[in-house]
Amino acid sequence: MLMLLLTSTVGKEFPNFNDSVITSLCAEFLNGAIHTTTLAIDHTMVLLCEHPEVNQKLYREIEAIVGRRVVDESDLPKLPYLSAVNRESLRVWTFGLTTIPHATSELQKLGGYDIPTDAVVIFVLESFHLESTHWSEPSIFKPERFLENDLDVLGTKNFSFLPFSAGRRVCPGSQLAMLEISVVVARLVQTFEWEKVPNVKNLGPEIESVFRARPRSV
Ligand code: HEM
Repeated sequence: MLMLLLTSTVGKEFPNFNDSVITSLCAEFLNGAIHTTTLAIDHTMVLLCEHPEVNQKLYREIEAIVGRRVVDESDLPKLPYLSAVNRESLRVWTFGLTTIPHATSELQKLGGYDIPTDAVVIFVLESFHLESTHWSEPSIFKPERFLENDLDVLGTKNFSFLPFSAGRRVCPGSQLAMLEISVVVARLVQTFEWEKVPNVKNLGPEIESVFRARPRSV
C-alpha cells in the first residue's frame, strides 16, 4: 500500500497526497489493522475453548479437507465451518462496537425520528447482531447458523450482520482481516489442542490470558 501511495504522488495522480497525508494514512491503517485482527483471533480462540464441541468439529473439517499439510489461503473456500465459526465469533462478541462518526447528507427518517441534514450519526453495530428479530437466541455462540444463511461480512443483505459496518465507509480492511483471521485460527486449531484453564469461569471478551494450548500429538 505504501508503494502505491508513493507511486501515486510521484506520478502526480493525487497531488494532495503529500508526505504528511501518506504518514497519517499509514498510521490509520496500522492502527485499524493490528488490534482489531488480533482481538478477533483472541475472541475466537476463547469461544472455541468455551465450546469444545465446536472446536472438535472445526478440527475434523480441517483434517478431512487439508490433512496434515498446513492450511493456506487456497484452502479457505473449502472450509465452510471455519468461515461460519469466524463470522459467528464476530457476531456474538462484536468488538468494533460502533462505527466512526458519520453525517447525514440530507434529511432522513429513521425509526420514526427525523434526522436532520448534517447530523452526526453513530451506529451501534452490536445492537444489529443481538437483535432477536434476526437471530434466534442471539447471545448464544452457534456457528451452524452461518451454514444456513449466506450473509457476508459487509452488511449487504439486510443489515443483520455488519461487523465491518456497511456502505461507502465500510472498513477497507475487511477482506484482509477475514483472510488473516481464517488462516491463523485454522492453523492454531490444526496445530494445538485448546482447553480452558481449570477453575476459570465466565470467559468473556474482557478477560485475558485464560486459555492454554499444547501441540497436537501427530
Ligand atoms: C476483525 C477486524 C476488523 C474489524 C472488526 C474492523 C471494523 C471496522 C469498523 C466497524 C470500522 C468503522 C466503519 C464505519 O465507520 O462505518 C472500521 C474502519 C476502518 N478500518 Fe477496520 N476493522 C478490522 C480490521 C481492519 C484492517 C485489517 C484494516 C487495515 C488493513 C482496517 C482499516 C480500517 C480503516 C483505515 C478504517 C477507517 C475507514 C474510514 O475512515 O472510512 N480495519 N473498521
